[in-house]
Amino acid sequence: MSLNLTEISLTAPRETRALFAPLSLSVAPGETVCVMGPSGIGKSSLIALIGGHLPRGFTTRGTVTLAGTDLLDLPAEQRSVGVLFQDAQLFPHLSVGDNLAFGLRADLRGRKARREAVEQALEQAGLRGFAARDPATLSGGQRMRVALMRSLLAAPKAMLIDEAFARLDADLRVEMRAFALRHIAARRIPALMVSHDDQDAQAADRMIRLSR
Ligand SMILES: Nc1ncnc2c1ncn2[C@@H]1O[C@H](COP(=O)(O)OP(=O)(O)OP(=O)(O)O)[C@@H](O)[C@H]1O
Repeated sequence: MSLNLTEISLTAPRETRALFAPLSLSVAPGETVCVMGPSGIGKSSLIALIGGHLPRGFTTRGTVTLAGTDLLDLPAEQRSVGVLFQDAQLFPHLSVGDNLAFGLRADLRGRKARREAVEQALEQAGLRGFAARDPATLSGGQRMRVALMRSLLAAPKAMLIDEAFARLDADLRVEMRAFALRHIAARRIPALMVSHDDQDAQAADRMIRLSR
């Protein structure tokens, strides 16, 4: 299940020139490719295009396929793409367990199976016993681990990470990046990770740089 970008070109609203030179890229199952490039080149816009949340007014060329399906024609919720942003956004009115349950893939039926999947995710996040906790009582790293596990519980076919680790302090950053890359590789899904950080690029399997 590869993620394939073919001749992708993006033009911002009211602009005439494309943000970056046409991009073709194939990301293999379990592979994480770090996407770098100067500020404003269009890294977040590329992630938004693939995730299905590109703002109105952008012009797009090229194709994106995931496991053979053409993504750009599908609404975001049908793309099976998980996204991790900088602000690990958990629903503040739901407990940690309910946040995770919200992510569960729709075809997992039965209360017991769903509860077990949530328990397993908590265990994998190193947060056993945290199900009833209010997200506001978690540390930043704990929140991010829950957010990543919530994305993964939906059984995404690809993962997109947009500067998710940028604001973390150095130790936590190393830990969170390793945690995310390990889970992506274990699930054999392709991932794109936008970053300005050379260490992120080194930790990834490969790096590409967007340019004009
Ligand atoms: N909603 C929007 N409406 C109009 N222009 C936008 C919008 N979002 C982004 N842009 C423009 O698109 C261009 C690319 O922005 P984008 O955020 O993708 O760059 P980036 O490479 O991720 O930058 P950075 O590294 O600073 O986060 C910028 O010129 C930006 O002003």
